[in-house]
Amino acid sequence: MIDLKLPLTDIHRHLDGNIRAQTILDLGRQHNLALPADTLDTLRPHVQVTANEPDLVSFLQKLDWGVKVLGDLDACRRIALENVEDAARAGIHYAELRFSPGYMAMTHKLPIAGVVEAVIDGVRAGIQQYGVDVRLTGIMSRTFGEEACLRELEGLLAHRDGITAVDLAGDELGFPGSEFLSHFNRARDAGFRITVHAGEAAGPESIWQAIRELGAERIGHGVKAIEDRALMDFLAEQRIGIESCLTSNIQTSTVSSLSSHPLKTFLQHGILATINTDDPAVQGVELAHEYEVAAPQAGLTAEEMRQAQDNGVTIAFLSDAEKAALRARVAG
Ligand SMILES: O=c1[nH]cnc2c1ncn2[C@@H]1O[C@H](CO)[C@@H](O)[C@H]1O
Ligand SMILES: [Zn+2]
Repeated sequence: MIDLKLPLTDIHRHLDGNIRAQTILDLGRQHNLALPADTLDTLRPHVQVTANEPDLVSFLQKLDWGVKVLGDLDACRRIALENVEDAARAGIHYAELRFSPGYMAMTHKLPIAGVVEAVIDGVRAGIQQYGVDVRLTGIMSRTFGEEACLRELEGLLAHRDGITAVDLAGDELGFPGSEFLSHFNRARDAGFRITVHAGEAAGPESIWQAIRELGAERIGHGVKAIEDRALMDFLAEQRIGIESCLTSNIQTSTVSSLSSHPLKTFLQHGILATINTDDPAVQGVELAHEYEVAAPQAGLTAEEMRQAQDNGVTIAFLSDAEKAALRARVAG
C-alpha cells in the first residue's frame, strides 16, 4: 500500500532497463536494424521476463535489445525523456535513474561522454515537461571489465554537474568489487555519492567489500546481508540503506519466493530498507505492483510499507533541505 501523504520514490531504477517495447520497434525501424520480431506481441518475450530466469546473468540478457537499438544520441535522449514520463505516470515524485553509458554506447560505438550528455538532456526536458524530481546515477558495468568501466567513469566525469552518484552493476560473481578500487577512489574524489549492487549474486562479503573498500553509502539489493547478523547490525547502526527490488529478486532467482524475501527482517532490524523497481519494462511491473502486490506477499504490514516508503526519502541522494522540500510538497 502506498501512503499518499508521503513522497513516492524509486531510488533503484535502471533507465536502460526501462526502454519501452514500442520504442525498441520504432528505433529498430528508424535505424534499419534487424530485430528478433516485428510486432509488440512477438517482440515481448525477447525484451521482457516471461518466466523467472535461472540466474542474474540470464536475466540481464533481456536488457540487450533495448540498448542495441540506440543507433544515435537522439535515441539516447528519447529513452531518457520517456523514462521521466514513465516515472510520472507511475505516480513517482522523486526518482533516481541509473544508466550505464558504455553499455548504451557499445553496439553503435557512440561516444560515451556524448551518451551521458544526451541522457542528462533528455532527463532535463522530462523534468520540465512532467514535473518529476530526478537525479542521475552513472553505472559502471562490471560485466565488461575494468578498462570499459574506466571509460564509463571518464564519460561521467566529463559531465560531472549532471550526475549525482555512481554505481557498479552487472555480473557480480564474475567481476568482484575488488577489481574496481581505483575507479571508486576517483569517483569519491570527484564528490560523487556512491551506491553499489552487492549481495545479489554474491554473498555478504561482497556487501562488506562495497562498504569498506568502495565507499558505498547505500547497497543495491543487499539480499545476502540476511546471512550475516553482524553486517545487519552494521547497516542499521551506520544508516547504510538497502535498495530492495522484490520482483527483480524473484525473476533473477536470487530469492526463491517472496515469502522468504529478507526485506521484512531488514526493516524489523532497523535497517533503512526501501522498495524499488530495478528494470520496470524488462520485468513487466511498475512500482505500484511492488507496494500493492509484492510487498504484502513478502509479509510486510501496512506500517512496514510506510516505513520503507519513508526510508526512500531518508536515504535519497538529496540534501536535508531538498528532502524537507520534497516531503512538504507531497504532504501539501
Ligand atoms: O538487477 C540487476 N543487478 C545487477 N545489474 C543489473 C541489474 N539490472 C540491470 N543491471 C545492469 O545495469 C546496467 C544497465 O543499467 C547493465 O550493466 C545491466 O546489466
Ligand atoms: Zn539494479
